[in-house]
Amino acid sequence: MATEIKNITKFFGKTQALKTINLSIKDGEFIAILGPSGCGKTTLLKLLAGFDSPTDGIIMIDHQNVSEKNNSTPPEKRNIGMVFQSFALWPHMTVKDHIKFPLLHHQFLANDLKNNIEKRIDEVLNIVELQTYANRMPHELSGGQKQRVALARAIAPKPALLLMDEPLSSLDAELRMEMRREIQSLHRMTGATIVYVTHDQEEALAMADRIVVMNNGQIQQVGTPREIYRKPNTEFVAKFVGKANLIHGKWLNEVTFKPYSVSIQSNWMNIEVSSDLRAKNLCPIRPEQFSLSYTGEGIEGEIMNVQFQGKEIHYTVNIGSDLIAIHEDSQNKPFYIGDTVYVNLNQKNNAPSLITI
Ligand SMILES: Nc1ncnc2c1ncn2[C@@H]1O[C@H](COP(=O)(O)OP(=O)(O)OP(=O)(O)O)[C@@H](O)[C@H]1O
Repeated sequence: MATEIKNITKFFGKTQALKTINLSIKDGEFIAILGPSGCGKTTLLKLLAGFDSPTDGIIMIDHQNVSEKNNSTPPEKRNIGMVFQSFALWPHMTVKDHIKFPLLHHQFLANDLKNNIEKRIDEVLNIVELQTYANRMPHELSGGQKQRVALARAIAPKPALLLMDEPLSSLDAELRMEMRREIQSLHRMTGATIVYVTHDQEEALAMADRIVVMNNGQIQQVGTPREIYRKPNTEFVAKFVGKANLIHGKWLNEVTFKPYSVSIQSNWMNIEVSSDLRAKNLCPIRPEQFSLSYTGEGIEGEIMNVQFQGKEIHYTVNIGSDLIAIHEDSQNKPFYIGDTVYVNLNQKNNAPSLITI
């Protein structure tokens, strides 16, 4: 169901955690709220859940006004499900009982579910692939299985909105990848509307329909993963998502950029960036959009650091005006610290048009 966040602000004493947040979430959408520690992600999720009230503004879930100043519907009276980083399982309950509990107590349970609780439990056990674990206690489960129980409990009553707060961050890297795929398939199977809080840009890029990038209590940009990655609106988004190099120079017109480096004669053409970055005379180029050579044209620079990463080699290059990151295929000819090199936009990766959506 659709969720509307309108002009939400939140103060904790003098700290303003949220500054006029506006966001419309469509039915069935997977939204990732992405941002660094302290940017206000969890505060926003808590307001959606009803654990706290906004200082100002309103929240509508499924056309119901659930939150406004000093008047908030408590979590149990909202049509939501929640999954936390810490799993938050009940130690004395079996897997099956965890799934049964919300089916007995959720206030918005549809009649067909109310009349078919056992069938729904089986269905949900199937979705999270825990059929053979139904009678286990939490201490008899692995980390990934525990998180699947938490997911199962949240989706069982088919809530209008599923809220997830860094649900994978306490799992190891391999399990995180597996659970990412499971959450994606769970989203496809259930069609649930999901709001997923994370500070991990890869997680957000991989799973979300749209990403909301936040910094310092404000939304910086809302867009599809492709839009956010390819056309960041602000310096912050360019750096935070995909670690773009922000090259200093001058925009000669809307699509032509002249880097400051004295060693380059030609301009970079057909590049589209946001008006904010253009006004700041910055051009965002991703590490993989540059290439290195020993000869030829391009910006002259010196290799300052080299990191072998298996598939790629990560170079740090000093081009005078900027210290930039460049990722080259590790099968290419290697460069070494102290080498004088030339930096070009990577024609193979079609760099300028990569910035155009
Ligand atoms: N109960 C509280 N009392 C006072 N300040 C708070 C409270 N909760 C959050 N804050 C402050 O509000 C701001 C946003 O916090 P929030 O927990 O929403 O950030 P976050 O983006 O979720 O960070 P993290 O990723 O570290 O969890 C921070 O400056 C935080 O210190």
